[in-house]
Amino acid sequence: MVAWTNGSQTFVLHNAPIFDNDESSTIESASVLLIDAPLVPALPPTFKPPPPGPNACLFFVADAGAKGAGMFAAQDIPAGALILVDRPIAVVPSNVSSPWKREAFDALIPRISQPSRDTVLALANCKPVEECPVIEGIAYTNAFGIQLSTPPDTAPQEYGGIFPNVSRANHRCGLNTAIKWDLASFSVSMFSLRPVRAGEEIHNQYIDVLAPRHVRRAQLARYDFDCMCPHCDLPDDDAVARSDAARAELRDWHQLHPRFLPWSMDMCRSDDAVIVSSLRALDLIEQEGLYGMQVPFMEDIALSYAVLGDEQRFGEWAQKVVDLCAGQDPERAQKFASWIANPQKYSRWGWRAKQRQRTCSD
Ligand SMILES: C[S@@+](CC[C@H](N)C(=O)[O-])C[C@H]1O[C@@H](n2cnc3c(N)ncnc32)[C@H](O)[C@@H]1O
Repeated sequence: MVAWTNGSQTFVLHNAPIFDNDESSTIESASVLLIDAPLVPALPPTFKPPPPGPNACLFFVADAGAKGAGMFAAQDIPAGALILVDRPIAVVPSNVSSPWKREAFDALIPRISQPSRDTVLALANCKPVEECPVIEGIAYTNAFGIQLSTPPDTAPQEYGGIFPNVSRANHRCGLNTAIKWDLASFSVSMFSLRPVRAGEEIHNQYIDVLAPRHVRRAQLARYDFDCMCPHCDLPDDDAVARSDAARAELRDWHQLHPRFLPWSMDMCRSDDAVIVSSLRALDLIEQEGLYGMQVPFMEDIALSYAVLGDEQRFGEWAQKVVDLCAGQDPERAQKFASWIANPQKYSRWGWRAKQRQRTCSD
């Protein structure tokens, strides 16, 4: 077996069989993994079939102007919907710059079967060919972080997956989708975070979008573009300062604002303290397009109404949590749906309201 060493790591190529439907399916392809050798036996012997995708194809890939190709909504997509399920054609180590990398990438490409190989070679490459070999440039441009299980005593290493579809999504600093990686089925699922109109571009995030604009732009330089998304292309310095401050406030939210659990038991705080602060967070989220952050705040508002015993408002906010989480976080969605059906099942239903009544009648 060919292997390449990097300090204590020994990278090998491994073809991981993946099945399109169930494990008895005869339709088998392989994902080619360039990984540290101890990770190979730690992989599941076979991956579970991926979750079923949507009934109709909800996206198409088309010209996105200066951004190259991009991914677009094929029809109106409601918030919380599963847009696509995608499996990596190849997995490569991130941030490894050893001289053997070129040889390893050269060996990786022929192991990818057709037509996946053509798909990979057609992906964008932000690196000039004089600077690095094409396949390395393609991996550098398109691979994004996935987690593999690392056995104890194995050097920590980040890996990126090269995906046939998700790799076509361009970056935006306020995005309309979230991506969830599942090692057991070796797949990512992409969900809408808000309603997406037919023809609207579908985005991914390449970097930490809570960072200030100058930091985001510096981080995106590795992809060789200046981000001109509506959250970066702002009219003046005041607008930039406002946006940076909103993102910083959201990042440090729990150091700055009341949290649900302590508030729920602290009768010295006003009854609407968490509701008011969470509504402010949702305004900032809307302003910055950071919809991936909205569920915990909606949940806090719903639970605040629950401890206040306000069934109507609890139901309205809990329903938003259910709608957004149905695909991405079904357990959470089920929990809130069961409380909507029977609010008294929530163990602290009306607790604050009862405390207030008791204080008044004492
Ligand atoms: C993962 S690929 C995305 C798909 C790519 N546009 C294509 O044609 O296949 C990343 C590359 O897309 C381009 N890109 C992504 N987001 C962009 C943005 N917001 N503005 C300009 N270019 C962008 C950059 O060239 C970047 O290196």
